[in-house]
Amino acid sequence: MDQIMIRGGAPLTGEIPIAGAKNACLALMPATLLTDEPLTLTNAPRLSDIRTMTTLLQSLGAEVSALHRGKVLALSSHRLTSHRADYDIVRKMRASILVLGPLLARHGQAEVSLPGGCAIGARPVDLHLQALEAMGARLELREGYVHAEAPGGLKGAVFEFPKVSVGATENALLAATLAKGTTVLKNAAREPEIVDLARCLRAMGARIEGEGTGTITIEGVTALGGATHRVVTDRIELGTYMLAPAITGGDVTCLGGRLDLLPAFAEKLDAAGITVEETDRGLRVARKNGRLSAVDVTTEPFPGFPTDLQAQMMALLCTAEGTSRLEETIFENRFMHAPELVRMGARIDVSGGTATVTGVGRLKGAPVMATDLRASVSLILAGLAAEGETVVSRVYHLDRGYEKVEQKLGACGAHIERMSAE
Ligand SMILES: CC(=O)N[C@H]1[C@@H](OP(=O)(O)OP(=O)(O)OC[C@H]2O[C@@H](n3ccc(=O)[nH]c3=O)[C@H](O)[C@@H]2O)O[C@H](CO)[C@@H](O)[C@@H]1O
Ligand SMILES: C=C(OP(=O)(O)O)C(=O)O
Repeated sequence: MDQIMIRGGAPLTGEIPIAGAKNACLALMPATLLTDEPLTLTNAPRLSDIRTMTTLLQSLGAEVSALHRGKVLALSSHRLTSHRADYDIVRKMRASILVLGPLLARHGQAEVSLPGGCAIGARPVDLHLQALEAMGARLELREGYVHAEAPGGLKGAVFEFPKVSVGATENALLAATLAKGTTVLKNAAREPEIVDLARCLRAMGARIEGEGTGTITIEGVTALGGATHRVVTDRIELGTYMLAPAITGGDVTCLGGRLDLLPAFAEKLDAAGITVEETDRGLRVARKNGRLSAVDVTTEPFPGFPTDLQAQMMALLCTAEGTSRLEETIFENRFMHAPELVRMGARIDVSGGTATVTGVGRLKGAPVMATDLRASVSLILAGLAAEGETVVSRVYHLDRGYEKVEQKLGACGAHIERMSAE
């Protein structure tokens, strides 16, 4: 297994290009299942999760080609051969459940393995299933699979999510485009990835209003066509790289970054002593002066502080002056990075969903282990600021969501190297 070695201490200066969003692309790719015509996604990120979704769609008979070194995905589902998403693929990536809605909507049947839990908590899919049931799907759980049918097609419905869910909103939105009649999704997720999906579906001929608000209205159509769509900027990759100059004391412009993608995060950076300037090229980030200040953070659905940036923010606050409280409200077990940061000299107490971080002057390099995607990149950020050498193992987690980390950080002066296992 590959490891990443970092020699910390260098302030990062330069420019980092931000890729298309993994989490948008993973919801856009299953949209191919809704049409016979070609769907082309540009600005796709080159990540192992995208390859997993490619494999899943191909297992259903879809054609998926990665062009321009993977930055463009050409998808076509004119000849599907299966409606079964196998456990062997679904267990690798929870977003696989997003094929359920489109398969049901267009083909009237689907068998999709239940994803199961993961390192950050239980993560059920009950809300995905409830929304599809409200649209008339008949569902049965057997042998670890959701067996779903809608022989006469799905029907528009009014459904209020009891809890905000990004994935369940996406599944319901995809399905509702081809349902008969009008669907109203209340308490829908408002994340930029939902807005991006709605825009792409609209370009394919779907009739959707209200994306980006808590109520999305979808007027079902009988067929969707092809489209070419550019994947929105990855706000989590953006936030992660904004923390690189913040934690090392440098000055970096994140190319393609926009403040509206990260409103709450940018506010917290400001309170911590970091300036974020929006330019026509992206977001320029630097420290205001001297040491960082402690801030309290609570994760929330968009437009609140994203849970996917909580681990990285914790790495930053490890060296801030004073005591910060980080409250995780989205996932039940998302502090696995804390004991690893403690190995680097951080002072962190975790109690239930709250982590209390008392800033120390400087972190110290250590061998640490990545436990999940965002935890792994938080350890890289900590390593950039730490004195001495940090070796992060299990970086396959990192490769799910960050392309070319070593090159992007290395180009700004980081001493970072991948050590490939032979
Ligand atoms: C591929 C992708 O886009 N992943 C993102 C997506 O995950 P994902 O779509 O899985 O996250 P959700 O928004 O669905 O989860 C929010 C909360 O709702 C719960 N829940 C969700 C569905 C359900 O049927 N029942 C239920 O109880 C979850 O366990 C969690 O506590 O949004 C999360 C929250 O912003 C991000 O951290 C993930 O990076
Ligand atoms: C948690 C994440 O992804 P997933 O929902 O695929 O586990 C993430 O992108 O941080």
